[in-house]
Order: sequence, then C-alpha cells, then structure tokens
Amino acid sequence: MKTIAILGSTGSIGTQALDLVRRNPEKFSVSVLSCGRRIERLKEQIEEFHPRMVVVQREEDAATLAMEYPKLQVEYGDKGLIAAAESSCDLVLNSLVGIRGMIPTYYALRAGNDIAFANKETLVAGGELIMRTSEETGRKLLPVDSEHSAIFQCLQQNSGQAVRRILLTASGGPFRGYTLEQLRGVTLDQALRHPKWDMGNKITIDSATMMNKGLEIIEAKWLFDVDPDRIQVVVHPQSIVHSAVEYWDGSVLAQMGNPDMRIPISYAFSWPERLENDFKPLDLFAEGTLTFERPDPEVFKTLRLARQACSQGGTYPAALNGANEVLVQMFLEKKIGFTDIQDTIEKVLEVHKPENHLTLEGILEADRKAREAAVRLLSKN
Ligand SMILES: NC(=O)C1=CN([C@@H]2O[C@H](COP(=O)(O)OP(=O)(O)OC[C@H]3O[C@@H](n4cnc5c(N)ncnc54)[C@H](OP(=O)(O)O)[C@@H]3O)[C@@H](O)[C@H]2O)C=CC1
Ligand SMILES: CC(=O)[C@@H](O)[C@H](O)COP(=O)(O)O
Ligand SMILES: [Mn+2]
Repeated sequence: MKTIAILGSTGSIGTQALDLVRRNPEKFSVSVLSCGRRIERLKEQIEEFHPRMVVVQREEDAATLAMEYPKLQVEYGDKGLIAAAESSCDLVLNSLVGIRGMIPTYYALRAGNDIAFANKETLVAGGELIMRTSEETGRKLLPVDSEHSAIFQCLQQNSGQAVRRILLTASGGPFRGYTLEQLRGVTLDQALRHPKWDMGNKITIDSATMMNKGLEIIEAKWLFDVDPDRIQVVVHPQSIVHSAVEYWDGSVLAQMGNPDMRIPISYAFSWPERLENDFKPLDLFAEGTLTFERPDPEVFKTLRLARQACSQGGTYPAALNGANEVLVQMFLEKKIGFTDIQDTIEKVLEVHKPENHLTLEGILEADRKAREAAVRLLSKN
C-alpha cells in the first residue's frame, strides 16, 4: 500500500489522481488533501478518502474545518503546504498550479519524500535548485505532465547520453493556424475551449498562447538534462503521440495513448511497475490519421521567448514564468487582451535584471519583481 499526500487535490490533476486511488483501494491511500478555496469539494474528498491532514489557503477556512473535523490535522497557507510536503508518506503528488508549488516541492525533497510532479512552473522558475536538491537528497521527481511522462517512458533503460533529439508534441491549442491579426481578436471563451484536454484555467490559457509548450521545453531541459536546442516542438493536433525520443542510431521511440491524464498519473504512482486499468483503449482505426506540423513562432511568440529566457538562464525563466502567471490571471479576469500576454512578457524580459541567487528566496524575489514589471509595463501601453 502506497500512501500519497496530494497537494492541490481539488484541481484537474488532483481529482483525476483521486479517481485512481478510488479505483485501486488495495494499492493506494491518501494521507493529505489540500486545496485553495474550494472548501466544499475538499469536504467531499475528506468524507471519501479519510486523510489525516488537510491544508487550505486561508486561516478562516482552516478554523471552520478544524471545528467540523476535530480529529483531523488542519493547516493553512505556505506553512501548511510545507508541513504536508514534509509529512510521512510514500509519495507527494504536487498538483498545485503556479510558482507557490515550488516551496513544498523543495521541502518535500529535503524531508526525503519522492514527488510525482505536475506543477511545471516550479521547474521552469527553479529548475537548477530543485534538480540540485533532488540529486543531493537522492529523492525522485516522477513526471506527470503528459509529454514528460512520455519522454520518461521512452528513456527507460537508456541513458540521456544516447539521445539525439526530443520531439515534444503540442496540440496547437484552439488557435492553431491563426495569423497574428486573428490572434489579437480572440475572446476568453474561445481561449478556454481546449480542443483535446479538460484542464484547469491557467494551463488552458497557456496552451492557447502556446506558452505551455515553452514552459515544457524548460521543464524537459531540467528533468532530462537535454540542451533546449535538441528539443523540437511538433504540433500534433490529435494528441495521441505524447512525445518521442530520437536516439543517435536513428530509432525514434514514441509513447501513444488516448488523451487521458490518468495514464501518466498512474505511471508516476506505480513506476517502475504499470497499473492495470479498464480505461477506453486507444483505437487507431477510429483515429485514422495522425498529422504533424511545425509551430509558427512569429504568431506564437511565447515559444521564442521561452527559449530565449532558457538560454539567458539565471532568473530569466523565473521572470518569464512570473510575468506569464500574472498576465494569464489578468486575461482570465478580462482585464487585458490575449496577445497582451506575449507582448508584455517580451517587455518584462527586456527590463529584467538577473540575479545569481538561485535560492528559494532569490527565485521568489525574481518572480515578484517580474509580476510588478508586467503590471507596470501594461499600464504604459
Ligand atoms: N490539468 C492537466 O491536465 C495538466 C496540468 N498540468 C500542470 O499541473 C498543475 C495543476 O494543474 P491543474 O490541475 O490543471 O490546475 P487546477 O487549477 O485545476 O488545480 C490547481 C490546484 O491547486 C490549488 N491551489 C490553487 N492556488 C492555491 C493556493 N494559493 N494555495 C493552495 N492551493 C492552491 C487549487 O485549489 P482550489 O481548487 O481550491 O482552487 C487546486 O486544488 C499545473 O502546474 C499545470 O500546469 C500539467 C499537465 C496536464
Ligand atoms: C495534458 C498535458 O500534458 C498538457 O500540458 C497538454 O500538453 C496541453 O496541451 P497543449 O499541447 O495544447 O499545450
Ligand atoms: Mn503537457
């Protein structure tokens, strides 16, 4: 029996992870559940999965829950997430959204816990620190992101040295094939309609701007120690091939499957074993044709900006990520237009003053300054 602490249990990844637990009660149990503000959903999860600890964002919600569940350990805020990350368990699933997920990731590794890892913003902003901490502690980072799970699966039994290229697939999002002119006029409703995946709002907008793929290039660089120049983005609208690895002998190994996040979550939970399930099997006859295209970096500038920040290194990727997070939130609140996201990130990177303190505090400081710069630069438009 594996005991799992789930950070972000009320979100898209968190609820799909709980579905796997529900289907495999003899294999998995839940020690921690956590949410931001969706307390009613958390309560339903408490009743079903009986954790010993829960973490919420706000102190007042923690107080209410503590009254309602006197036997439960109830924590809140970053302090609570750190307590959860450090708690005794077999695996921490980090399915939080955004840079705040970096704090519990760091403390989980330091406390000797392995992590199943969906929260890509952490590796984008803090890749050097997190990979160093993972190496120092010998704790594992098991990828949950579908492309990174695919690459991880294609790399089993082969060292990173043998890799010529990584082919990182992208659906292309709802605006695949659009011109820059068309992109300027898109609405929030259109951007929230991802053609293949049902995900949280932040990553859905990242997919629409293709910043998601930019973040994933940086995530792959850190996870697999591969130079970004050897990571090629391939637009594959069917989302059946989840990524591929090309070896020096010309062999290309790809991982395929229906677009169902429970598959990569399941692999991270059971690695190096595979868990049996009764999900709908992939039907290639029904799929018929799989297609592949080049992305257009002139329209989707985010791809170029992510590569640029990655090669500048230091705190540039943290600045890219921080600016993106605040701008996506503003777009979700209908305060800015769709292309303001990429245009403003470009300006933030131009004014960013890099710092070499790649500590937890240094990275969070770079994130804070990038957010401020994004808001400041927007008001000058
Ligand atoms: N969804 C997907 O299919 C995929 C997601 N990912 C990555 O996984 C991560 C999670 O994505 P997703 O599940 O879609 O996101 P969601 O927005 O659906 O869920 C995020 C979770 O984090 C919690 N949360 C948000 N803010 C805070 C906060 N300040 N303090 C504590 N908890 C907080 C939310 O709580 P509440 O419910 O209360 O808001 C929720 O439980 C992201 O990094 C994303 O990029 C990667 C690949 C695929
Ligand atoms: C499911 C998953 O891993 C997402 O990150 C997915 O990749 C988003 O789709 P895009 O390929 O459109 O960004
Ligand atoms: Mn992905």
